[in-house]
Amino acid sequence: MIITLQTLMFFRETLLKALDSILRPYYNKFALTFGRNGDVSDEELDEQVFAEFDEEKGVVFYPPVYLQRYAAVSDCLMDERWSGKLEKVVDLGYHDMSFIKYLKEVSGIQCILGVDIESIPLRCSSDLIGCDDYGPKREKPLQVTLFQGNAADPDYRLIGCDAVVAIEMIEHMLPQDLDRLIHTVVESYTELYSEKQSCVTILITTQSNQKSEYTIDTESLLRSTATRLAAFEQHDKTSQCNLDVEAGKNYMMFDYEEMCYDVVVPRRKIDNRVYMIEDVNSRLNCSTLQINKFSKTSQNLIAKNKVDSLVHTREVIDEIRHLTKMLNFNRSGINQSIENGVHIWHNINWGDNAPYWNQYYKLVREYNPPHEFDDDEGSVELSRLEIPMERLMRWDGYQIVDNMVIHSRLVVDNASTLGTQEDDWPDDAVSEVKKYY
Ligand SMILES: C[S@@+](CC[C@H](N)C(=O)[O-])C[C@H]1O[C@@H](n2cnc3c(N)ncnc32)[C@H](O)[C@@H]1O
Ligand SMILES: [Mg+2]
Repeated sequence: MIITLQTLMFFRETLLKALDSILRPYYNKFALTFGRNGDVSDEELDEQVFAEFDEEKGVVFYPPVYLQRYAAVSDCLMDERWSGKLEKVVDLGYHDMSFIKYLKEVSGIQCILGVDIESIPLRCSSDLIGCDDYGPKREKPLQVTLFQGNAADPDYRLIGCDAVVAIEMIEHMLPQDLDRLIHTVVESYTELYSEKQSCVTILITTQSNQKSEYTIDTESLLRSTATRLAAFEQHDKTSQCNLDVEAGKNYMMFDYEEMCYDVVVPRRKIDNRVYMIEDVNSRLNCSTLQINKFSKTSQNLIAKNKVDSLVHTREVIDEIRHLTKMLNFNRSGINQSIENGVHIWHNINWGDNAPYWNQYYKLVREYNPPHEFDDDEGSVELSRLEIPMERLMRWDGYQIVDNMVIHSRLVVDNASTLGTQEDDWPDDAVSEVKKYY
């Protein structure tokens, strides 16, 4: 039984790796295809990005929609103008770390900070972290820190990051949280007004759910475009920023890079392609699954008929639009501002007039994936994975004797002391023997 469990545990890691290796080429191909030049022809794209109708499954997307979304976001982060310069990156609503897995591969990143309000995904992600031990080593050290908290609360540990990513999170937030989120991200985390803003990127994706019936209307989907808060002029902090709000766009990309238009414009079709698919997908599922997509708070409100899911999404998007406008027109003293008598920085722990930033998030996990200078026993080439048998056996409570893999219940029960006792097993501790080859 224990052998089966442990074998399963081991193979679960292997399985995750295998899955990753299946998906990664997709992802890499996608990221490369959507390269920086934007010169990919429509035909080429059509070959690689398409949807099929399956009698049983309905519309099936290739590559999977979430990978397309990740690729679009990663590609922005890998833009050559700030490639290698983004060192501290935040992933808001990181869920099960599925995007962080890819984020780790973006060159130059030294610090990844994840924030999620839910605790269940945090537990899953803690499991995922272990996979790194057997992966290729990084050239440079990386620190991954996972927090639990409401991304709307401004925690000082996230101040001064170079990029903020929030994939499919904002539609799960209530408008009042979203209000604070935008302030937190723009005013605090990305230090918009600091010298560093030249490479600050904020990437927010969401879906629009504007229509409830299923029709593929490419034209109108292409017309539906993102709300994008455009560039601040980097050195002239008093000048009016360019605000480019395009009504109806479901993909929001906030990009503070000076003269960022050309980042976004050539990508528009690609972005729309990505989000068009998401849009169709979500419309398909709208009636049945929509409610499940919202956070618990929203779900409760929806259950009590206080919030309609579609109206809620629209409100969220309107709110973002309004806030981005406000941020630009009222850039001074915004932190202390009181709108309609409500204190913006009201916080459950601090009450009204809460400090602008503080330690709001609970630290869940800190983690450093192995890198080249680690004094570690395993060695890895990109195309090959090497785990010393001796190490593997020690970790899993197995031992090799004369080409036999031996497992002992006693050793498993004392797993924490294996490192020192493995050579001193009494003979009768060897309760089970397995020959694998
Ligand atoms: C649909 S998942 C997105 C997962 C991930 N970003 C991705 O695209 O793969 C939304 C996540 O946002 C989180 N979330 C919702 N509201 C949040 C908030 N106010 N602060 C932080 N995380 C939040 C949820 O717990 C959930 O894990
Ligand atoms: Mg969603």
